[in-house]
Amino acid sequence: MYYQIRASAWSLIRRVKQRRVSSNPVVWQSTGVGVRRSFTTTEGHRPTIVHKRSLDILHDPWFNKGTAFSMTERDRLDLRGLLPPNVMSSEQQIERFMADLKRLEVHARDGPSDTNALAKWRILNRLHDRNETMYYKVLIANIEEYAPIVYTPTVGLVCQNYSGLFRRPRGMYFSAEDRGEMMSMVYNWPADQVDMIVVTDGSRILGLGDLGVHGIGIAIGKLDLYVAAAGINPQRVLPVMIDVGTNNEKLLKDPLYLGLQEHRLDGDEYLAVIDEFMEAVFTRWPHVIVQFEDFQSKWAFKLLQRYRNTYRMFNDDVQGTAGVAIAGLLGAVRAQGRPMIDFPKQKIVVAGAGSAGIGVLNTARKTMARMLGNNETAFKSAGSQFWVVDANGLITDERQNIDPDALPFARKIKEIHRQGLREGASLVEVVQQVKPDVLLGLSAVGGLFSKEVLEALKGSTSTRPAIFAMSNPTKNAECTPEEAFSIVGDNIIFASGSPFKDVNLGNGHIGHCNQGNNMYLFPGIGLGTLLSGSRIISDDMLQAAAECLAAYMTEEEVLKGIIYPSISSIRDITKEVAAAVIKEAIEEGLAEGYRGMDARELQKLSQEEIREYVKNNMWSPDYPTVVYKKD
Ligand SMILES: NC(=O)C1=CN([C@@H]2O[C@H](COP(=O)(O)OP(=O)(O)OC[C@H]3O[C@@H](n4cnc5c(N)ncnc54)[C@H](O)[C@@H]3O)[C@@H](O)[C@H]2O)C=CC1
Ligand SMILES: CC(=O)C(=O)O
Ligand SMILES: [Mg+2]
Repeated sequence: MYYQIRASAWSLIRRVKQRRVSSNPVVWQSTGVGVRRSFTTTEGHRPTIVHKRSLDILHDPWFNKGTAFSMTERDRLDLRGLLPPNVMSSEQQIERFMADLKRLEVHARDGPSDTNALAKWRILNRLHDRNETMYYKVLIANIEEYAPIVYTPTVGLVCQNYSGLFRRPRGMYFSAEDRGEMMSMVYNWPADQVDMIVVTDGSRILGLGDLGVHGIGIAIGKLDLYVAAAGINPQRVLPVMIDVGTNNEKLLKDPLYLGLQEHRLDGDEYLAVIDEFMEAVFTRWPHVIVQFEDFQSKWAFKLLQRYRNTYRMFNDDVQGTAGVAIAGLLGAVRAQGRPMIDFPKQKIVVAGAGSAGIGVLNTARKTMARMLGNNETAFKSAGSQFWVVDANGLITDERQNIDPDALPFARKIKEIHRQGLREGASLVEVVQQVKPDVLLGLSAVGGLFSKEVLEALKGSTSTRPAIFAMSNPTKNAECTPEEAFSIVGDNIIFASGSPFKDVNLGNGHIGHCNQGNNMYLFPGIGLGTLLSGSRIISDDMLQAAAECLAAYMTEEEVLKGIIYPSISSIRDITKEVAAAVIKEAIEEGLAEGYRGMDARELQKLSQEEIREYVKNNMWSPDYPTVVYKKD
C-alpha cells in the first residue's frame, strides 16, 4: 500500500523534474516548494541569487559550502544525495581539514611509505576534479603504476582516512534518512545517461571491516577501473554509497564522521532501503548495470538472490572473485604440466567462508562437476575436493549454527575422522593432513599463512603447490611472496589480491607474483553486459568471462608460473572478456542489443566482429571538439 502511494508520488515528481530539466534551467516550475527562497541564501541579511543547482553549486568555489549545506538548502538546491548525510558546521569542517593537514605533516617528517601513496592519491584526485580527460589519460598510460594508488592497496587507506581527505563530493549518497525520497533524489544527478553504478553500504571494505560512509572510496576506485580498463565513458559512471549507519564504534563516536551516526539498519528495514534505491535508479536509468561491492557476507548473498533475476546487477565479491579464482586455479593446473581437465583432481583448502570464499567454492565446485559429466554424481564427487576453514577452524557437519551458505561445504565428520581431523581443526592441522594442491586465502587475516602453515604445505602431494593469498589490502594478505617462496620452495605458484613485487630467487631465477584480483573480470563483465543489452547477468555469462581470462595465458607463460596477465594489458583483456560475455549472452538469447546494434544485428556478428564492436565502443581519453571552425 505504502509502496503504491509512493510510486504514484514518484512518477509525479519525475514528470515535474523532467519538465524542469528540459525548460529554462534557472526557472523553477512550481513543485509546491518555495520558489524564490530556493534560489536565495540569507548570509548577512543580503540575499544572494544563486543561478545554479545541483553539482554546479558544489563545483563553484563561490557558492559551495560542502558538507555545511543544511538539509533545507540541500532540498531546495537539488543537492540531496550529492553530499554525505551528516551536516557539519564550518568549525567542524575546519577541524577536519586541520586534522588531515597535521597528520600529513607528521607523516611527512617520519616518511612512512603510505604517505607517499596517499600524497599521490591526492594529486591524482585533484586532477580528477579538474580535468577528467587528462586524469584518465594519465591513469591509462601508467596503469601499472597508478592502479595501486586509485585501487587496492591505497584505496583502503583512502577509505580509512576519508573524513580528512574529503574535499569535493563524488557520486551519490542515499541514507536511511532518505527513505521515501530516493525516486526524486536520483534526478539530482546531472547525467541523463548512466551505464555503470558501483554501490556499497560500506559494511566490509576490502579486509578493513565496516568503514561506514567512508566506503564510497571503493566505489570510486572500482569505477576508475571501469573507465581505464573497459572504456566506459566517465560521464556515465556513478559511485554510490548507501548509508544505513555503521557498527564501527570508533566512527560512531567520532564528531567529524561524515555519515549517519547510528547503528546499521537490519532486517526488513535494511531491505526496504536497498529496494527503494534499486527501484529509483532503474526507473531513471533502465539500462544501467549495478555492481554490488563490499557488502558484508550476510547481505551479499541475500541481495544477489533478491535482485539477480530482475535487474542487471552482479556482486563483484561473490561472482567477480569466483571467476578470477577459477581462471587462476586452472592456470595452476596447467603450470603443473597437466591439462585443465585434471582440475577435478585438485585438493583445495580454502581459508575464509565469507562472500568471497563461498563464491569461489560454489563456482569451483560447479566447474569441476561440469568437467566430470555435469550430473548429480559429478557435483557430489566435486564437493569432496574442498576443505573449508573459517575463524572457528575446519567446517564439518558437526558445526553448530552453521551458515547456510557454507553448509554445502561442511565435511562429513566420519570421513574427516578417517583423515585424522575433527570439527574445528586448525589450518595447520588441515594442511598437514590433506597435503593440498592449493591453499587459497580469502580470510582478511594478514599473516594467516604462518611459517607453520607454509611448512606444512611443503608436504603437498602436488608437483607445484599453489598459494593464493587473495585478501586485500596488502597488510591483510595471508602471506607475502617472499615468505611463500622461501618456505615452500622456488617451484610454487603464487598469487595475491594486492600487488607485490616478483621475488628474486637467485641464480637469475624469478619467483613470479601474480595479482589475483577481480579487477581482471568486473570491467569486462560490465562492458559485455552493457553492449549485449542483456537484461540479466547469467551464470554462463560469468563462466564465459572466467574461461576467457584462463585462456588468455599462453602455455609458455603458465609454465613459468605466470597465471594472470600483467595489468598493463588490462584494456586488451577487458575487451576479450567483454566479447566473451556478449557471445554467451547472444547464445543464451539474452542479448537485446545496444543503441544502433539491435539483437538481430548482434546475432550476425562473427567472433572477430564482436571484438571490433567492443573496441569501437570503448571510450578513449581524447579531448572533444567543442568549437567548430570552418577553415
Ligand atoms: N582478490 C580479490 O579479488 C578479492 C579479495 N577479497 C578479499 O577477501 C577477504 C574476505 O572477504 P569476504 O569474504 O567478503 O569477508 P568476510 O568477512 O565475509 O569473510 C571472512 C571469512 O574469513 C574467515 N576467517 C576469519 N578469521 C579466520 C582465520 N583465522 N582462519 C580462517 N578463516 C578466518 C571468517 O570466518 C569468514 O568466513 C577480504 O580481505 C577481501 O579484501 C574479496 C573479494 C575479491
Ligand atoms: C578486490 C575486492 O573486491 C575486495 O578485496 O573486496
Ligand atoms: Mg570487493
